[in-house]
Amino acid sequence: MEIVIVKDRAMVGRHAAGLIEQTVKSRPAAVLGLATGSSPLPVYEALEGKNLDWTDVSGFALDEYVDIPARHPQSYASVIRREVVDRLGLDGRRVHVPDGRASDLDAAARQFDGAIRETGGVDLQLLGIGTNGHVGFNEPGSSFASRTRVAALTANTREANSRFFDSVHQVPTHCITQGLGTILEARRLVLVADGTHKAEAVARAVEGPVTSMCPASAIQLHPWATVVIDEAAAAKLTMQDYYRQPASPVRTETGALR
Ligand SMILES: N[C@@H]1[C@@H](O)[C@H](O)[C@@H](COP(=O)(O)O)O[C@@H]1O
Repeated sequence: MEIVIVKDRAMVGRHAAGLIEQTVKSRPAAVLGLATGSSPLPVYEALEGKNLDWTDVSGFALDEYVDIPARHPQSYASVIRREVVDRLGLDGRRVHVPDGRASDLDAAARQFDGAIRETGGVDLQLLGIGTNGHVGFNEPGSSFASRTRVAALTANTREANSRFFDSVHQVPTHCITQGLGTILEARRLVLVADGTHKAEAVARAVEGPVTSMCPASAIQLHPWATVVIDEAAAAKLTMQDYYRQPASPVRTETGALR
């Protein structure tokens, strides 16, 4: 796993946007895994400034609330349309969000999982992290083999997300989320986090034991995961000096490696 520690939230956005840029430039028909929440917003903002060709790019959102009207400003369908499709100019027909209003939610979840596979899989999955270590809406206890499914939200998550609603009572109780097994199939994972309130969750995800009680620790099992965090979110990592040294050896002018 590569850990990239940068100064602030804006730089988290710029660095992660650079990784997405590489992916889209090397594969014009790239499949991106899209995340919601506040952490990925600087990433989308930084991508807006780049002159990328989005024509053939597709996207799959991580999750959606159950029973929230698609037009509700805080439905993830609305957020993805506003922050990704409209902002960057992706083809909306290529961008998919689980259908939290489906009459058969289980079938909608299975279909979503199948649709990801049919595209050949996600090239780069952007991830945020909840303060309790959730990714997507995979709450503590989620199986690392889980697929896209209907799940309940914890009180902690509903409380954390109540800032987007008028009150905690308006936060939906259930969701459809890509499973941890689904997420781990993406070819590359990029997890972004900023702020001291994320420091504990980041430390558990990166340095803690691999355990379903911290779903984000599943990224330790992935062969190509990059964690991009600001100084504040890195504050509880014990190996900061190690992460700050170049990952590859550097050749000096005399040709020696150091
Ligand atoms: N389902 C989303 C997650 O995908 C996101 O990572 C998390 C953290 O959000 P934020 O980045 O706003 O802290 O919030 C929500 O629960």
